[in-house]
Amino acid sequence: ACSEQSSEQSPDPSPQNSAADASEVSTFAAVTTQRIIDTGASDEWLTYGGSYDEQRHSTLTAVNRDTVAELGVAWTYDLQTNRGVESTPIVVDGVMYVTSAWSLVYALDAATGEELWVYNPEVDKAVGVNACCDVVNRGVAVFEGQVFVGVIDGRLEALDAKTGERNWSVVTVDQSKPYTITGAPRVVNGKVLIGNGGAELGVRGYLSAYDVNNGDKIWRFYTVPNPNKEPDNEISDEVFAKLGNDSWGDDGHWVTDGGGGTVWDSIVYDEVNDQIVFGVGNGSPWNRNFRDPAGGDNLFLSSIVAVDANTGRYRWHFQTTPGDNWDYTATQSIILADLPLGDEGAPVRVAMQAPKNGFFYVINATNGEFISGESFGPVSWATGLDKNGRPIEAEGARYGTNPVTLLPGPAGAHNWHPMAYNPELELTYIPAQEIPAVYAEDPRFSTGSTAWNTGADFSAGVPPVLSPADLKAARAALKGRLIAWDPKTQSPRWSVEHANAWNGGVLSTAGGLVFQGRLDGVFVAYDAATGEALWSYDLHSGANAGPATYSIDDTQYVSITTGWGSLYALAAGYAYDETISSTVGKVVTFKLGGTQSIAEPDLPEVDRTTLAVAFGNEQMLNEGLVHYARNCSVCHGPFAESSGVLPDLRWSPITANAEAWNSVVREGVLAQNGMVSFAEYLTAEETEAIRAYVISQARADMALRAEN
Ligand SMILES: O=C(O)c1cc(C(=O)O)c2c(n1)C(=O)C(=O)c1cc(C(=O)O)[nH]c1-2
Ligand SMILES: [Ca+2]
Repeated sequence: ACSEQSSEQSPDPSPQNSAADASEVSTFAAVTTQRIIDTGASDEWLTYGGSYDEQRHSTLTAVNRDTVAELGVAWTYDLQTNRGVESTPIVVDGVMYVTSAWSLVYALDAATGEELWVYNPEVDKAVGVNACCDVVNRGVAVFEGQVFVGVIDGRLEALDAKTGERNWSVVTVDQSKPYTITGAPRVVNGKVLIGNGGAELGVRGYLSAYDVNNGDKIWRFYTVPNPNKEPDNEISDEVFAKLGNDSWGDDGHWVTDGGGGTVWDSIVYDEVNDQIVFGVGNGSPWNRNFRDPAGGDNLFLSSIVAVDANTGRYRWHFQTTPGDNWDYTATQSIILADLPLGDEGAPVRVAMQAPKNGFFYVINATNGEFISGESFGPVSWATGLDKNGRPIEAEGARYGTNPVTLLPGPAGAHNWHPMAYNPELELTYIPAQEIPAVYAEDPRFSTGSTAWNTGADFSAGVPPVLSPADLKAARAALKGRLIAWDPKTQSPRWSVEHANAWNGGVLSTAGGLVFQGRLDGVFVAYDAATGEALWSYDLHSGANAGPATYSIDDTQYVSITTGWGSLYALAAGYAYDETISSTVGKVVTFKLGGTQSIAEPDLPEVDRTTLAVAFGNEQMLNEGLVHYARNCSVCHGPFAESSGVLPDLRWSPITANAEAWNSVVREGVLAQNGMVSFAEYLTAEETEAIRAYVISQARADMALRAEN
């Protein structure tokens, strides 16, 4: 689906590349490793984190503390999807490359928003059921005339940057397993780096490097041992033989379910040490008792790992959560910086991360040594870190069948929303949050017993019918904060409290500003030194993505992609007071004096009534709750409360009709929407019990509203 563009309409090819030879792959969007290093985050935004260090700190100053009040909309562009959007715009030679849900790629004129081409990888939407946290995509990489995208079904594809035509496509995963790709590829010296996701369902994680020219695999680093502890004939073999295999027992569900350790977000190139530093995800299943009864540390789950950029050979690792039990991924943003921590303030090159587990880590990037760590928010699973940075686990945190409420929960004290670092102020900006969760061992766990395969019981502590007080308490516990964190002293300099959790990624600029979108869709610019809010604008949609900034013809632009979706909108529908209908994703770009506006989304009112009569005795409702929690809640929301990304089952006419319900749930008639058959996991009786539970939730909600 490429729009036709004559070469005259192509904006600003860089001066050394005339439009005449733009047909040559290597001269249009001629990004190289050296160009990314030299450019940093300045007039362009060449790589996911702005620069290879991924500081998301732009040197542009036209938009600054004094001028930011003049910021207005320059242009908006409608994406072709209405699910979550998490893409950081990449801007090269005046062209912006963004992605939307279902891994669509768009090339736009970065000054005007004019569409140059759109690429749709034509994903079979049934794969949507494998996506733990919505069919999102965080963006592309651009290198030597090509645009690289990781597709939700596990493909890695190279597109011609000028035309959007596909040059090559490789399948990077075993598509018979529930792998997905949501993360942005990075490119270093002719190699595209890409990982994958799927650790909630059961896969074995790895990071791979592919040749930009033809998609040939160059190296692969597994993050979890081979199930038989045999060589994979990959570069990770040597480190598993030395230290990885010993950290796992010989039995347990990791052997059949892959063990997890997915590399689904952060991949950073450290040009000083010529190494790739990447973040590794949670264990699969989550619950270590099931995953590995031997009870070891399970390398490299929840670790930051550094490998040689050329060969993928292991250099060092730092494990944030040994023996992960809670979905405490260490895939969150990794930022490289020089901090004055050496003798007499000599600079030390460090890697910084605020992973899900709630501690902020400063690690020596040269050798992986722990420098310091401190909690950046309330943490109840551990009482602190020892001198090596190993967490001191709180008693009872390794939950049994008795439910225990912990902070952070699986959504993390910080999730994928990119953090930023201002090297002048030496401050890190963390999109932090508090989303407590009840953990309990799942008494019915067995491999393949559920699409999600965590070994944790999501129905634990949930009442079969939710009372208004329960709901109020659940909502009140949700908090968000933007924290300006001093990594030298491991303490906050300032922080701003948000009304809800799951706020957006951060952009820092030399104009003394920090930009962040909030869950309620308001995009705010803060004074980087004090946290004072200086400007805000309602984007009328989800504002989760990392913003970018760039300059064309002396005009500075600030751009953010918006859309309704991602993990929180799916798995925490109860966090929203009102049901919001899904909105079409957008790119919204601002400049000083911009006079455009964002069209009010014309959202249809959701009719919150059900005609279905409640049925089922207490036992049936309980059964319904258990199966709902195991199979449905991660996409349709706990307590059957939807935020509107997917249909709210309580008000769906399908729910009111037993036959229609069964045909969707067990026969898969809506597989093309991502709602595949669950016949493998649910009997007809269990399916009907879930329906009884959903209708009872609908009736309870109607009764509550009738009272008020
Ligand atoms: O373990 C994994 O493989 C995996 C993958 C992903 C993903 O690829 O989006 C997420 C998570 N885990 C996860 O734990 C999580 O909280 C999460 C949030 C999001 C999102 O895009 O909103 N993705 C993911
Ligand atoms: Ca996960």
